[in-house]
Amino acid sequence: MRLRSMEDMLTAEDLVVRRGGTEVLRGVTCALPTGTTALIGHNGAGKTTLLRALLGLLPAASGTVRLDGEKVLATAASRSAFHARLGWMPQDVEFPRGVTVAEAVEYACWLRGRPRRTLRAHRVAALETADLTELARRPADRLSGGQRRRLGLACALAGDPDVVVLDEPTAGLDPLQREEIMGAVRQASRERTVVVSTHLVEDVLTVADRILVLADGRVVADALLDEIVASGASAEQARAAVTGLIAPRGGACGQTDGAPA
Ligand SMILES: Nc1ncnc2c1ncn2[C@@H]1O[C@H](COP(=O)(O)OP(=O)(O)OP(=O)(O)O)[C@@H](O)[C@H]1O
Repeated sequence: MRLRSMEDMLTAEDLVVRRGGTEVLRGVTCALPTGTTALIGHNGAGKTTLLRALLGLLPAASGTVRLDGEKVLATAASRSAFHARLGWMPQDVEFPRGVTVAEAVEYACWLRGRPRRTLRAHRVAALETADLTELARRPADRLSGGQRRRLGLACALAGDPDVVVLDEPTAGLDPLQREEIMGAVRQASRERTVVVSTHLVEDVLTVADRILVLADGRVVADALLDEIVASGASAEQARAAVTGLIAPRGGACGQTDGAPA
């Protein structure tokens, strides 16, 4: 395991993003250190927008994104160097027809600029973390929904990126598959910055070191899980404490166990 300093972190300062003429991120400032940050909030709060803006996939009207204190989206060179340190799993994970699991992972790794001679070793490590070794030769378009998400995770982790961003990695999965994905996320986050957006309070309680809560495009809470859930709290009290952070909008907030939070 690499030893990394707590100063390694992704930060956003006063990030403003407009979509369809509306300001959907309204000056988001946050710091995402080594470990796992769970990004939660009601439907439409701006979670996906924040993740995509952090990665430079959506343009910000204003604000700055830094990794280890360096601006990462300012120039094509800094953006490309940032993307080599970044693993990303979007909400909808799709793979081209005919591409095998092993090929998809090696390709993700190659896109990250890893030397060709290292691709095999990176692939083996990522498939093992995502528990996909047995399926390495299977075409990705013949995977189940849960297996496809595990492959999305393997691609995000391939090549050992410093920052891993996962947009609802457990959406639509049954409890066993969720536990498998979250186990892999937990394992991966010991040595890097992981940001996971989720609707599931159970996911938050399983993997989060920190919780970042968005509501209507603003950060409304940013704290360590230990500061939110008292030590010795029962599972029910822990769920209630996390659920209480999410403003009840859209009728789908704060549920548990497979239902949207
Ligand atoms: N392409 C788009 N054009 C215009 N507005 C958009 C677009 N995509 C998203 N929005 C709006 O931006 C806001 C934030 O959306 P976003 O997808 O970031 O929310 P979210 O918190 O990820 O939601 P969910 O939990 O439902 O996935 C919402 O009000 C949404 O309607």
